[in-house]
Amino acid sequence: MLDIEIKKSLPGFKLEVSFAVEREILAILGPSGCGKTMTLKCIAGLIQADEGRIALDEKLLFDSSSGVNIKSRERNMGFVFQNYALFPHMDVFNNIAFGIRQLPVEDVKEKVRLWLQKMRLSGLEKRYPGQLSAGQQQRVALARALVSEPEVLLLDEPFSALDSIVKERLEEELLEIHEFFPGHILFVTHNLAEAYKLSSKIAVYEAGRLLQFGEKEKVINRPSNRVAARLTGVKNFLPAVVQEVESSSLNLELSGLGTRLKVERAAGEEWKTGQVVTLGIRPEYIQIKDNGENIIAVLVEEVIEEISSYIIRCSLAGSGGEKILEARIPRTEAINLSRGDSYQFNLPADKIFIMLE
Ligand SMILES: Nc1ncnc2c1ncn2[C@@H]1O[C@H](COP(=O)(O)OP(=O)(O)OP(=O)(O)O)[C@@H](O)[C@H]1O
Repeated sequence: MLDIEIKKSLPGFKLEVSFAVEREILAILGPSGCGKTMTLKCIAGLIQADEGRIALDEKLLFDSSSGVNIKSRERNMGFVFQNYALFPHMDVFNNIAFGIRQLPVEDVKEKVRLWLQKMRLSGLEKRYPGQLSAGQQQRVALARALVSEPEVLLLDEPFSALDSIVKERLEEELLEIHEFFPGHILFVTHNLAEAYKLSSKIAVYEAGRLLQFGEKEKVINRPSNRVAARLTGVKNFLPAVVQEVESSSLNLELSGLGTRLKVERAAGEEWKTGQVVTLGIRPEYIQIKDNGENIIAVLVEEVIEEISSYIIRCSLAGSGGEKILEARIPRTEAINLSRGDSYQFNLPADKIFIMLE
Protein backbone atom coordinates (compact mmCIF):
# COMPACT_ATOMS: atom_id res chain seq x y z
CA MET A 1 0.00 0.00 0.00
CA LEU A 2 1.14 3.54 -0.75
CA ASP A 3 -0.17 5.69 2.05
CA ILE A 4 0.06 9.45 1.66
CA GLU A 5 -0.61 12.41 3.91
CA ILE A 6 0.89 15.69 2.71
CA LYS A 7 0.74 19.31 3.84
CA LYS A 8 2.72 21.90 1.92
CA SER A 9 2.37 25.68 2.03
CA LEU A 10 3.76 28.06 -0.58
CA PRO A 11 3.02 31.77 -0.92
CA GLY A 12 -0.60 31.91 -2.11
CA PHE A 13 -1.07 28.15 -2.23
CA LYS A 14 -1.71 25.40 0.29
CA LEU A 15 -1.77 21.69 -0.49
CA GLU A 16 -3.40 19.35 2.03
CA VAL A 17 -4.27 15.85 0.86
CA SER A 18 -4.34 12.29 2.17
CA PHE A 19 -5.19 9.02 0.43
CA ALA A 20 -3.93 5.47 -0.01
CA VAL A 21 -3.59 3.27 -3.10
CA GLU A 22 -3.14 -0.46 -3.45
CA ARG A 23 -1.26 -1.55 -6.61
CA GLU A 24 -3.77 0.02 -8.95
CA ILE A 25 -3.96 2.97 -11.34
CA LEU A 26 -5.02 6.17 -9.60
CA ALA A 27 -5.88 9.23 -11.66
CA ILE A 28 -5.36 12.58 -9.96
CA LEU A 29 -7.84 14.85 -11.70
CA GLY A 30 -8.24 18.59 -11.32
CA PRO A 31 -7.89 22.00 -12.94
CA SER A 32 -4.59 23.72 -13.62
CA GLY A 33 -2.69 24.80 -10.51
CA CYS A 34 -4.63 22.65 -8.02
CA GLY A 35 -1.54 20.81 -6.72
CA LYS A 36 -1.46 17.63 -8.80
CA THR A 37 2.20 17.88 -9.82
CA MET A 38 3.21 19.00 -6.36
CA THR A 39 1.64 15.85 -4.92
CA LEU A 40 3.71 13.64 -7.26
CA LYS A 41 6.88 15.61 -6.49
CA CYS A 42 6.33 15.24 -2.72
CA ILE A 43 5.77 11.49 -3.15
CA ALA A 44 8.93 11.19 -5.28
CA GLY A 45 10.92 13.25 -2.76
CA LEU A 46 11.70 15.93 -5.35
CA ILE A 47 10.20 18.48 -3.00
CA GLN A 48 9.72 18.10 0.71
CA ALA A 49 6.29 18.36 2.31
CA ASP A 50 6.08 20.63 5.39
CA GLU A 51 4.14 18.06 7.34
CA GLY A 52 2.82 14.57 6.84
CA ARG A 53 3.72 10.98 6.23
CA ILE A 54 4.43 8.88 3.13
CA ALA A 55 4.70 5.12 3.57
CA LEU A 56 5.26 2.43 0.97
CA ASP A 57 4.09 -0.84 2.51
CA GLU A 58 6.12 -1.20 5.72
CA LYS A 59 8.72 1.37 4.64
CA LEU A 60 8.46 4.94 5.89
CA LEU A 61 9.67 7.34 3.15
CA PHE A 62 8.75 10.58 4.86
CA ASP A 63 7.52 11.39 8.32
CA SER A 64 7.68 14.94 9.57
CA SER A 65 7.03 13.96 13.17
CA SER A 66 10.04 11.62 13.41
CA GLY A 67 12.25 13.47 10.90
CA VAL A 68 12.37 10.62 8.34
CA ASN A 69 13.01 11.80 4.77
CA ILE A 70 14.39 9.14 2.43
CA LYS A 71 16.33 10.61 -0.50
CA SER A 72 14.52 10.73 -3.81
CA ARG A 73 16.84 8.24 -5.57
CA GLU A 74 16.34 5.73 -2.74
CA ARG A 75 12.53 5.81 -2.93
CA ASN A 76 12.40 3.34 -5.83
CA MET A 77 9.98 5.36 -7.91
CA GLY A 78 9.80 6.05 -11.64
CA PHE A 79 8.76 9.56 -12.68
CA VAL A 80 7.61 10.54 -16.16
CA PHE A 81 7.35 14.29 -16.56
CA GLN A 82 4.88 16.19 -18.72
CA ASN A 83 7.62 17.28 -21.15
CA TYR A 84 9.39 13.87 -21.05
CA ALA A 85 12.61 15.50 -19.69
CA LEU A 86 14.92 13.17 -21.62
CA PHE A 87 18.63 13.94 -21.57
CA PRO A 88 19.13 15.64 -24.96
CA HIS A 89 22.83 14.78 -25.23
CA MET A 90 22.26 11.06 -24.60
CA ASP A 91 20.97 8.57 -27.15
CA VAL A 92 17.91 6.42 -26.50
CA PHE A 93 19.97 3.53 -25.09
CA ASN A 94 21.75 5.74 -22.58
CA ASN A 95 18.59 7.61 -21.62
CA ILE A 96 16.92 4.31 -20.74
CA ALA A 97 20.07 2.94 -19.07
CA PHE A 98 20.55 6.04 -16.90
CA GLY A 99 18.77 4.76 -13.78
CA ILE A 100 20.55 1.36 -13.84
CA ARG A 101 24.05 2.54 -14.85
CA GLN A 102 25.46 1.13 -11.61
CA LEU A 103 24.63 -2.45 -12.72
CA PRO A 104 27.11 -4.71 -14.60
CA VAL A 105 27.27 -3.78 -18.31
CA GLU A 106 25.72 -7.06 -19.50
CA ASP A 107 22.74 -6.63 -17.15
CA VAL A 108 22.25 -3.06 -18.35
CA LYS A 109 22.28 -4.20 -21.98
CA GLU A 110 19.81 -6.99 -21.32
CA LYS A 111 17.36 -4.80 -19.38
CA VAL A 112 17.52 -1.94 -21.88
CA ARG A 113 17.02 -4.40 -24.76
CA LEU A 114 13.93 -5.76 -23.03
CA TRP A 115 12.43 -2.29 -22.56
CA LEU A 116 13.32 -1.20 -26.09
CA GLN A 117 11.31 -4.19 -27.25
CA LYS A 118 8.40 -3.69 -24.84
CA MET A 119 8.06 -0.03 -25.77
CA ARG A 120 8.40 -0.64 -29.53
CA LEU A 121 11.71 1.24 -29.70
CA SER A 122 14.00 -1.46 -31.11
CA GLY A 123 16.22 0.02 -33.83
CA LEU A 124 16.02 3.53 -32.38
CA GLU A 125 18.62 3.05 -29.63
CA LYS A 126 21.26 5.23 -31.30
CA ARG A 127 18.93 8.16 -31.93
CA TYR A 128 18.95 11.29 -29.80
CA PRO A 129 15.69 12.68 -28.30
CA GLY A 130 15.67 15.50 -30.87
CA GLN A 131 15.44 12.84 -33.61
CA LEU A 132 12.32 11.20 -32.18
CA SER A 133 8.61 11.92 -32.51
CA ALA A 134 6.70 13.05 -29.41
CA GLY A 135 5.17 9.58 -29.00
CA GLN A 136 8.58 7.88 -29.29
CA GLN A 137 10.04 10.32 -26.74
CA GLN A 138 7.25 9.48 -24.35
CA ARG A 139 7.87 5.75 -24.80
CA VAL A 140 11.57 6.32 -24.03
CA ALA A 141 10.55 8.25 -20.91
CA LEU A 142 8.31 5.36 -19.84
CA ALA A 143 11.07 2.80 -20.53
CA ARG A 144 13.56 4.92 -18.56
CA ALA A 145 11.16 5.11 -15.62
CA LEU A 146 10.39 1.38 -15.64
CA VAL A 147 13.82 -0.15 -16.36
CA SER A 148 14.86 0.11 -12.71
CA GLU A 149 11.75 -1.88 -11.70
CA PRO A 150 10.29 0.78 -9.43
CA GLU A 151 7.56 0.08 -6.91
CA VAL A 152 5.71 3.26 -7.85
CA LEU A 153 5.24 4.84 -11.28
CA LEU A 154 4.39 8.55 -11.22
CA LEU A 155 3.15 10.05 -14.49
CA ASP A 156 2.59 13.78 -14.83
CA GLU A 157 0.14 14.43 -17.69
CA PRO A 158 2.01 11.85 -19.75
CA PHE A 159 -0.16 12.11 -22.84
CA SER A 160 -1.22 15.74 -22.89
CA ALA A 161 1.12 16.86 -25.69
CA LEU A 162 0.28 14.01 -28.06
CA ASP A 163 -2.19 13.84 -30.91
CA SER A 164 -5.25 11.68 -30.38
CA ILE A 165 -4.06 8.59 -32.29
CA VAL A 166 -0.65 8.44 -30.57
CA LYS A 167 -2.35 9.20 -27.26
CA GLU A 168 -4.82 6.34 -27.67
CA ARG A 169 -2.03 3.88 -28.46
CA LEU A 170 0.01 5.00 -25.42
CA GLU A 171 -3.04 4.77 -23.19
CA GLU A 172 -3.47 1.16 -24.29
CA GLU A 173 0.24 0.58 -23.65
CA LEU A 174 -0.10 1.96 -20.14
CA LEU A 175 -2.91 -0.52 -19.47
CA GLU A 176 -0.66 -3.31 -20.83
CA ILE A 177 2.24 -2.10 -18.65
CA HIS A 178 -0.09 -2.28 -15.67
CA GLU A 179 -0.69 -5.99 -16.34
CA PHE A 180 2.94 -6.87 -15.74
CA PHE A 181 3.96 -3.95 -13.49
CA PRO A 182 3.27 -5.06 -9.93
CA GLY A 183 3.52 -1.56 -8.40
CA HIS A 184 1.34 1.48 -7.88
CA ILE A 185 0.64 3.85 -10.76
CA LEU A 186 -0.38 7.45 -10.07
CA PHE A 187 -1.06 9.64 -13.03
CA VAL A 188 -2.00 13.28 -13.21
CA THR A 189 -4.50 14.49 -15.75
CA HIS A 190 -7.04 17.21 -16.30
CA ASN A 191 -8.88 15.02 -18.80
CA LEU A 192 -11.89 13.22 -17.33
CA ALA A 193 -12.24 10.72 -20.20
CA GLU A 194 -8.59 9.72 -19.81
CA ALA A 195 -8.93 9.40 -16.02
CA TYR A 196 -11.98 7.19 -16.44
CA LYS A 197 -10.47 5.02 -19.17
CA LEU A 198 -7.18 4.30 -17.40
CA SER A 199 -7.79 4.28 -13.68
CA SER A 200 -9.60 2.18 -11.14
CA LYS A 201 -9.70 5.03 -8.62
CA ILE A 202 -9.93 8.79 -9.10
CA ALA A 203 -8.80 11.58 -6.76
CA VAL A 204 -10.57 14.86 -7.56
CA TYR A 205 -8.56 17.94 -6.57
CA GLU A 206 -9.47 21.58 -6.31
CA ALA A 207 -7.23 24.37 -5.02
CA GLY A 208 -4.93 22.06 -3.05
CA ARG A 209 -7.77 20.04 -1.49
CA LEU A 210 -8.96 16.53 -2.15
CA LEU A 211 -12.67 16.89 -2.90
CA GLN A 212 -13.34 13.23 -3.49
CA PHE A 213 -11.38 10.01 -3.64
CA GLY A 214 -12.66 6.56 -4.53
CA GLU A 215 -13.65 3.97 -7.10
CA LYS A 216 -14.09 5.71 -10.44
CA GLU A 217 -17.71 4.57 -10.81
CA LYS A 218 -18.60 6.14 -7.49
CA VAL A 219 -16.74 9.36 -8.26
CA ILE A 220 -18.53 9.66 -11.59
CA ASN A 221 -21.99 8.53 -10.50
CA ARG A 222 -22.15 9.81 -6.91
CA PRO A 223 -20.07 12.99 -6.65
CA SER A 224 -19.78 14.06 -3.03
CA ASN A 225 -20.49 17.74 -3.65
CA ARG A 226 -21.26 20.25 -6.37
CA VAL A 227 -17.64 21.20 -7.13
CA ALA A 228 -16.57 17.54 -7.48
CA ALA A 229 -19.64 17.00 -9.67
CA ARG A 230 -18.75 19.92 -11.95
CA LEU A 231 -15.13 18.81 -12.21
CA THR A 232 -16.27 15.36 -13.29
CA GLY A 233 -18.56 16.64 -16.04
CA VAL A 234 -21.96 17.02 -14.37
CA LYS A 235 -23.80 19.93 -15.96
CA ASN A 236 -27.24 19.68 -14.39
CA PHE A 237 -28.10 20.87 -10.90
CA LEU A 238 -31.66 21.54 -9.75
CA PRO A 239 -32.91 22.57 -6.30
CA ALA A 240 -35.47 20.20 -4.78
CA VAL A 241 -37.18 19.30 -1.51
CA VAL A 242 -37.37 15.78 -0.07
CA GLN A 243 -41.06 14.78 0.12
CA GLU A 244 -40.87 11.14 1.20
CA VAL A 245 -38.06 8.87 2.37
CA GLU A 246 -38.54 5.19 1.59
CA SER A 247 -36.17 2.30 2.28
CA SER A 248 -34.58 2.25 -1.17
CA SER A 249 -35.79 5.48 -2.76
CA LEU A 250 -36.75 9.10 -2.17
CA ASN A 251 -39.48 11.25 -3.63
CA LEU A 252 -38.40 14.80 -4.43
CA GLU A 253 -40.26 17.87 -5.61
CA LEU A 254 -38.41 20.29 -7.87
CA SER A 255 -38.42 23.69 -6.14
CA GLY A 256 -40.77 26.21 -7.71
CA LEU A 257 -42.16 23.72 -10.24
CA GLY A 258 -44.01 21.09 -8.24
CA THR A 259 -42.65 18.32 -10.51
CA ARG A 260 -42.18 15.07 -8.60
CA LEU A 261 -39.18 12.83 -9.18
CA LYS A 262 -38.18 9.48 -7.74
CA VAL A 263 -34.53 8.95 -6.85
CA GLU A 264 -32.73 5.75 -5.84
CA ARG A 265 -31.28 6.05 -2.38
CA ALA A 266 -27.57 5.24 -2.10
CA ALA A 267 -26.50 2.94 0.73
CA GLY A 268 -25.59 4.84 3.88
CA GLU A 269 -27.25 8.10 2.85
CA GLU A 270 -29.64 9.58 5.40
CA TRP A 271 -32.28 12.02 4.22
CA LYS A 272 -35.22 13.69 5.99
CA THR A 273 -38.61 14.85 4.77
CA GLY A 274 -38.57 18.60 4.13
CA GLN A 275 -34.80 18.73 3.52
CA VAL A 276 -33.70 21.15 0.79
CA VAL A 277 -31.25 19.39 -1.55
CA THR A 278 -29.63 19.75 -4.95
CA LEU A 279 -30.32 17.10 -7.53
CA GLY A 280 -27.66 16.30 -10.10
CA ILE A 281 -27.63 14.25 -13.29
CA ARG A 282 -24.99 13.80 -16.00
CA PRO A 283 -26.08 14.95 -19.50
CA GLU A 284 -25.43 11.51 -21.00
CA TYR A 285 -27.88 9.81 -18.61
CA ILE A 286 -30.88 11.89 -19.67
CA GLN A 287 -33.12 9.99 -22.07
CA ILE A 288 -35.79 10.99 -24.51
CA LYS A 289 -38.99 9.28 -23.40
CA ASP A 290 -42.54 10.40 -22.83
CA ASN A 291 -43.88 7.64 -20.60
CA GLY A 292 -42.91 5.95 -17.34
CA GLU A 293 -41.63 7.65 -14.20
CA ASN A 294 -39.54 10.81 -13.89
CA ILE A 295 -40.79 12.40 -17.10
CA ILE A 296 -40.10 16.10 -17.23
CA ALA A 297 -41.44 18.65 -19.74
CA VAL A 298 -38.83 20.89 -21.34
CA LEU A 299 -38.53 23.62 -23.93
CA VAL A 300 -35.60 23.29 -26.36
CA GLU A 301 -33.26 26.32 -26.17
CA GLU A 302 -30.31 25.12 -28.25
CA VAL A 303 -29.18 22.03 -30.19
CA ILE A 304 -25.47 21.48 -30.84
CA GLU A 305 -24.38 18.69 -33.18
CA GLU A 306 -21.25 16.77 -32.24
CA ILE A 307 -19.71 13.79 -34.04
CA SER A 308 -21.45 11.15 -31.96
CA SER A 309 -24.12 13.05 -30.05
CA TYR A 310 -26.50 15.97 -29.92
CA ILE A 311 -26.09 18.36 -27.01
CA ILE A 312 -29.59 19.59 -26.24
CA ARG A 313 -29.95 22.58 -23.90
CA CYS A 314 -33.47 22.98 -22.56
CA SER A 315 -35.32 24.99 -19.99
CA LEU A 316 -37.75 23.24 -17.69
CA ALA A 317 -41.34 23.97 -18.66
CA GLY A 318 -42.84 26.46 -16.20
CA SER A 319 -39.48 27.85 -15.08
CA GLY A 320 -39.62 30.87 -17.41
CA GLY A 321 -36.27 29.89 -18.95
CA GLU A 322 -34.61 29.93 -15.51
CA LYS A 323 -33.93 26.26 -14.92
CA ILE A 324 -31.72 24.72 -17.56
CA LEU A 325 -31.01 21.06 -18.31
CA GLU A 326 -28.41 19.76 -20.73
CA ALA A 327 -28.80 16.35 -22.33
CA ARG A 328 -26.34 14.46 -24.51
CA ILE A 329 -28.33 12.22 -26.83
CA PRO A 330 -26.54 9.72 -29.11
CA ARG A 331 -26.89 10.51 -32.79
CA THR A 332 -28.19 7.00 -33.32
CA GLU A 333 -31.47 8.27 -31.81
CA ALA A 334 -33.44 9.79 -34.64
CA ILE A 335 -34.49 13.16 -33.26
CA ASN A 336 -35.66 16.21 -35.05
CA LEU A 337 -35.47 19.08 -32.62
CA SER A 338 -35.09 22.78 -32.92
CA ARG A 339 -35.16 25.79 -30.67
CA GLY A 340 -38.61 26.46 -29.24
CA ASP A 341 -39.87 22.85 -29.48
CA SER A 342 -41.60 21.34 -26.46
CA TYR A 343 -40.22 17.99 -25.50
CA GLN A 344 -40.04 15.38 -22.76
CA PHE A 345 -37.03 13.98 -20.99
CA ASN A 346 -36.73 11.02 -18.70
CA LEU A 347 -34.38 11.31 -15.73
CA PRO A 348 -33.71 7.68 -14.68
CA ALA A 349 -34.13 7.24 -10.90
CA ASP A 350 -30.87 5.29 -10.58
CA LYS A 351 -28.87 7.99 -12.37
CA ILE A 352 -29.91 10.97 -10.26
CA PHE A 353 -27.78 11.79 -7.24
CA ILE A 354 -28.57 14.29 -4.55
CA MET A 355 -26.37 16.57 -2.49
CA LEU A 356 -26.89 18.89 0.43
CA GLU A 357 -25.50 22.00 -1.26
N1 LIG B 1 8.29 26.20 -6.81
C1 LIG B 1 7.14 26.82 -6.56
N2 LIG B 1 7.09 27.96 -5.84
C2 LIG B 1 5.95 28.59 -5.58
N3 LIG B 1 4.74 28.17 -6.02
C3 LIG B 1 4.72 27.03 -6.75
C4 LIG B 1 5.90 26.31 -7.07
N4 LIG B 1 5.55 25.22 -7.80
C5 LIG B 1 4.21 25.28 -7.94
N5 LIG B 1 3.69 26.36 -7.31
C6 LIG B 1 2.28 26.74 -7.21
O1 LIG B 1 1.62 25.68 -6.54
C7 LIG B 1 0.34 25.46 -7.10
C8 LIG B 1 0.19 24.00 -7.54
O2 LIG B 1 1.05 23.74 -8.62
P1 LIG B 1 1.08 22.34 -9.38
O3 LIG B 1 2.20 22.40 -10.37
O4 LIG B 1 1.08 21.23 -8.41
O5 LIG B 1 -0.33 22.39 -10.15
P2 LIG B 1 -1.00 21.32 -11.12
O6 LIG B 1 -2.29 20.93 -10.49
O7 LIG B 1 -0.05 20.24 -11.44
O8 LIG B 1 -1.29 22.23 -12.41
P3 LIG B 1 -1.04 22.00 -13.99
O9 LIG B 1 -2.16 21.09 -14.43
O10 LIG B 1 -1.17 23.38 -14.55
O11 LIG B 1 0.32 21.40 -14.16
C9 LIG B 1 0.19 26.44 -8.23
O12 LIG B 1 -0.57 27.53 -7.75
C10 LIG B 1 1.61 26.85 -8.56
O13 LIG B 1 1.63 28.16 -9.07
